[in-house]
Amino acid sequence: MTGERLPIEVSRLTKRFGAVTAVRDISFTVEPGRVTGFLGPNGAGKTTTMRMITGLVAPTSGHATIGGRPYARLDRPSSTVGALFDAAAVHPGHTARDHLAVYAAMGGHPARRVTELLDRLGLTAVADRRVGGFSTGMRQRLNLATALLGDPRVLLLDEPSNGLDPEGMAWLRSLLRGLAADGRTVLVSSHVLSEVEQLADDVVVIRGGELVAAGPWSRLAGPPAALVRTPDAAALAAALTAAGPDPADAFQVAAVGVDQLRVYGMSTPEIAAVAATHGLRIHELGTEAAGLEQLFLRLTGAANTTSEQADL
Ligand SMILES: Nc1ncnc2c1ncn2[C@@H]1O[C@H](COP(=O)(O)OP(=O)(O)OP(=O)(O)O)[C@@H](O)[C@H]1O
Repeated sequence: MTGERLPIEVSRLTKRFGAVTAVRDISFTVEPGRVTGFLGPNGAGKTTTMRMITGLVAPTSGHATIGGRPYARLDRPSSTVGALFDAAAVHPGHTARDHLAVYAAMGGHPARRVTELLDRLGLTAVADRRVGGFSTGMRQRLNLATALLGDPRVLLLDEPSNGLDPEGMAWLRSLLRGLAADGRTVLVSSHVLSEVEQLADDVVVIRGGELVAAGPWSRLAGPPAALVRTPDAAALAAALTAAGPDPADAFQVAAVGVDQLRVYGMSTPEIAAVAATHGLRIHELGTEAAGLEQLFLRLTGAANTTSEQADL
C-alpha cells in the first residue's frame, strides 16, 4: 500500500435533508501529492460533502470515489482514509494515550503507532493528562493523531485549524506539506480565507452548496487586479465596462470608495488607453498582489471581505 497515490473524485454529488439542499450537483477532483483547501462559509456544505466522501452520509444523487472506488468498497478503509470531523468522539476522562490506544485497537493498527504519533504531533509531554483539560489546539492535535493512526494515504480534515494559534498554524502547515510531499491526498476544509491561502496548493470553493471554483490556487488567483485612482471614477467605470474584453466573466470593475476603481481582467496600459480615448483623468494607476480574497470577490461579487482575516 505504501506510496499509493489515490485521487478523490467527486462527481455530481447532491444531498438534500428534507427541504434543505445542503450540496447541489458538485464535481471536483482532489489530487494526490498536494494540499487542497475546501473553502466556504459556515453552512456551505463542506462537512456534508466530506461525510459523503467517507460514506458517513448517503448522497441523494451523484457519487464520490477514492482511488477509483467508493469508500465502502475500499479493502482497508481505516488504513486508506484518515478523517477528522469533530472532537465529539473524544472521552474527556481518557488520557491522550488511552484515546489513541482505543482507536488503534479498533482500527487494528499496531500499538507502537500510539507512541510514534504522540511524538510526531507534539503530544508526548501531555500524553498522560486527561483530554477533558486540553486546550482546543491540543484537542486538534489529538484528533489529527487519531486520523493518522492507520498511516492513511488520504486525509480528510474538517476545520483542523480551528483553535490553533499562529505557531499552531505554522506547525499544521508543515505537517500537511510533509504528508502531501509523500504523495498523500490531503483535503482540508476551512471557512477562513487566509488559512486556506497559507495551507493549500489547490482550492475548491463552495457557497450555498454549489461549486464556485476549483483548481490550483496559483491559477485561480490569476493575474493581479489593477487599482486606478481617478476623480472621474463613474465615467471611467462606464468606459471600461463598454470596452471590457471577453470573456466577460474574467473582466470586472468595482468601485473602491469615491475615487478608486479595482479592475480585473484588463492590463494597466489598456486602462490608460481607455481613459485617454475618453479624456478622463487618472491620478494613480498600479497593480495589487493577487490573493484569495480578490479571487473570492471576483467569483462572487461579494463586497465586504476586506480584512486580512476575513471570513467568507
Ligand atoms: N443532518 C442534517 N439534517 C438537516 N440539515 C443538515 C444536516 N446536516 C447539515 N445540514 C444543513 O446542510 C447545510 C450544509 O451544512 P454543512 O455542515 O455541510 O456545512 P459546512 O460548510 O460544513 O458548515 P460549517 O463550517 O458550519 O460546518 C446547512 O444548511 C446545514 O444546516
